[in-house]
Amino acid sequence: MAKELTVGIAGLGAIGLHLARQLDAGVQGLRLAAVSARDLKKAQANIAGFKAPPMVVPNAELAACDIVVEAAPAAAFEEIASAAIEAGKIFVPSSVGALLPRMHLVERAKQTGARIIVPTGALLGLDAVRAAAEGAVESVTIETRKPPRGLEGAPYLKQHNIDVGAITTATRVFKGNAFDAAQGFPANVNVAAALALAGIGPERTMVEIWADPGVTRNTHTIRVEAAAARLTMTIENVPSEENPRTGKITPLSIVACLRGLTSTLKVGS
Ligand SMILES: NC(=O)C1=CN([C@@H]2O[C@H](COP(=O)(O)OP(=O)(O)OC[C@H]3O[C@@H](n4cnc5c(N)ncnc54)[C@H](O)[C@@H]3O)[C@@H](O)[C@H]2O)C=CC1
Ligand SMILES: O=C([O-])CC(=O)C(=O)O
Repeated sequence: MAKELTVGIAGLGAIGLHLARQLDAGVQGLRLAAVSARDLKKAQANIAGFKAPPMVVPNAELAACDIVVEAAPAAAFEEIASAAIEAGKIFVPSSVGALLPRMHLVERAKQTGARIIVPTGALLGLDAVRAAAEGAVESVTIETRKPPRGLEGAPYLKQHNIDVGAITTATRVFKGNAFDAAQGFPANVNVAAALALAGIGPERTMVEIWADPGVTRNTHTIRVEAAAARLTMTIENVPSEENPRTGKITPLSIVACLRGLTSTLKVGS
């Protein structure tokens, strides 16, 4: 029988707390061993009712676990990622946009034996994108539409004096590549970063971001034109109560990703 893997989660917000609860409820082959948080007291309260409460530790100490899931704000990414990668562990990022300007971490992982496994997260179809990218790909685009409040606080909006609160009709607030999208919207378009890593990279992956009062869901449409196939796929994510920027499917996608690390039967590439 495969060995049980221990899991550490950094951040207990919309993603981390849901993931922690699911792991505590039981996922075969995985055991939630540790969590970290900004507010340690709140974290203790959050896990108090767990069947098997994990340890609450500083970010760097999560690296004692076999798998470290980062579910914290992008600003904490480097600290969490570096510790896990230096320790040669499996690192599962949520703040994928923060990985794009830190590809040296991937090089470092090659030396330490760590693995970086990017979950599909709030997106869909990365299996097909990866397959297409084994052959020739002409273009990859993503169009993201969110209710305006799902974009609030993005540095790009501040820099360009865009007040999404005042938007009353669907408005394109960004057009550019995935690298720039991730810098300008670090808490809003991690999906674009994941798509870029699955396909043709952050410079060639093109992104449009719309503030759309007409949608209630975070809606992502990806289009791929490749030698082997043409793909058009849309996902409409229900925003989570805790953080409207984050689709409810995200922690579920991470559970599915973690299950794939230990399960005998794994579906999808
Ligand atoms: N890959 C994907 O498809 C998606 C990625 N995300 C990204 O995942 C990350 C987490 O998202 P949410 O759970 O919605 O955020 P959230 O804001 O609901 O939760 C983040 C948690 O981290 C805690 N935290 C703050 N500073 C910390 C620190 N220094 N160390 C440890 N914990 C700290 C906060 O107190 C909070 O509980 C964000 O960067 C978000 O942009 C969100 C949705 C989809
Ligand atoms: O990509 C992100 O950061 C979050 C997102 O759009 C979603 O959850 O639908």
